[in-house]
Amino acid sequence: MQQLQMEPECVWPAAATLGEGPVWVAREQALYWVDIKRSVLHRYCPPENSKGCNERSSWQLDSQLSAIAPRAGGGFVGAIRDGFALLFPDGDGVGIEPLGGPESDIPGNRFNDGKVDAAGRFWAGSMDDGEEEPTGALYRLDPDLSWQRLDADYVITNGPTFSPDNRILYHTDTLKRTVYAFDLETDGSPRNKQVFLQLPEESGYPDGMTVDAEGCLWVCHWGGWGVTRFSPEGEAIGRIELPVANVTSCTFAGPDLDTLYITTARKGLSDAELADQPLAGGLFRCRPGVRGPAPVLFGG
Ligand SMILES: O=C1O[C@H](CO)[C@H](O)[C@H]1O
Repeated sequence: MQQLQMEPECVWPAAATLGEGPVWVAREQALYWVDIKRSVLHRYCPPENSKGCNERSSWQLDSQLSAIAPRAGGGFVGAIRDGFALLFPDGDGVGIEPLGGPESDIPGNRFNDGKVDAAGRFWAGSMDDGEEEPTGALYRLDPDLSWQRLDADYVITNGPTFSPDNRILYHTDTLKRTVYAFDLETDGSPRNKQVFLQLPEESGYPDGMTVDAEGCLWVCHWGGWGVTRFSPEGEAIGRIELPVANVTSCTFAGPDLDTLYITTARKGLSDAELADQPLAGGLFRCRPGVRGPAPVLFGG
């Protein structure tokens, strides 16, 4: 398997408890990401930013936020603890308008990762926050702000992500170490759920993921110290090693979409492990020699 990068650069040693949800917002030339457990929204403007914005900004939120996506017309949609929400600038802060709490009837649950597909629909999964019970589900929020529950029986949902032609939906149950692939119908119906990857115990747990413009899947490994690139046929063909164990999510970003940004976490590490991993919870980036597909706005 090809080693893709000597070592990614840590561009923000943020010491996030649970760094997640990186998303490139082209209209701002900025990368947003979250610290789920601290309810913080981060914004990173890379040095090559053409907009001259501040390099790093953070907002402490009133709600637990696990994923966001820029919305056509401005603002964001997001996954907060028990459902979907609209987010919008509110003075110097962030306003949050809940849209519906499909998980509010499952007290131990929270939402986790989420992404927009090429049709402008926002998909997000819920999970048992105690990481034991299969009470998690996969939801889709449509541009008319209606949502549907489309798959269930997950312990820890992760991803989702989509093939560049939007015909395959990939979605993960981290605790089962399983990445599923669905045929995605043009109406947004996932069909024909198959096991795409079943990862071995020694590779840690599959966490967040993204695809590149060649249709390869980039899977972050919780407890696995890196990111693995898989071919559309499911063959491991590349690897990026990181100096931290808990690698949570990634996305292609930057003016040319050729930079892979990677989030990580301090959660679950002992004091001794944290001492050995001073950059745990940091935001990393590298250029693995391939681009990501053009990001799509919610409702776009
Ligand atoms: O949000 C998350 O929580 C678990 C880790 O505790 C999961 O792997 C990660 O995506």
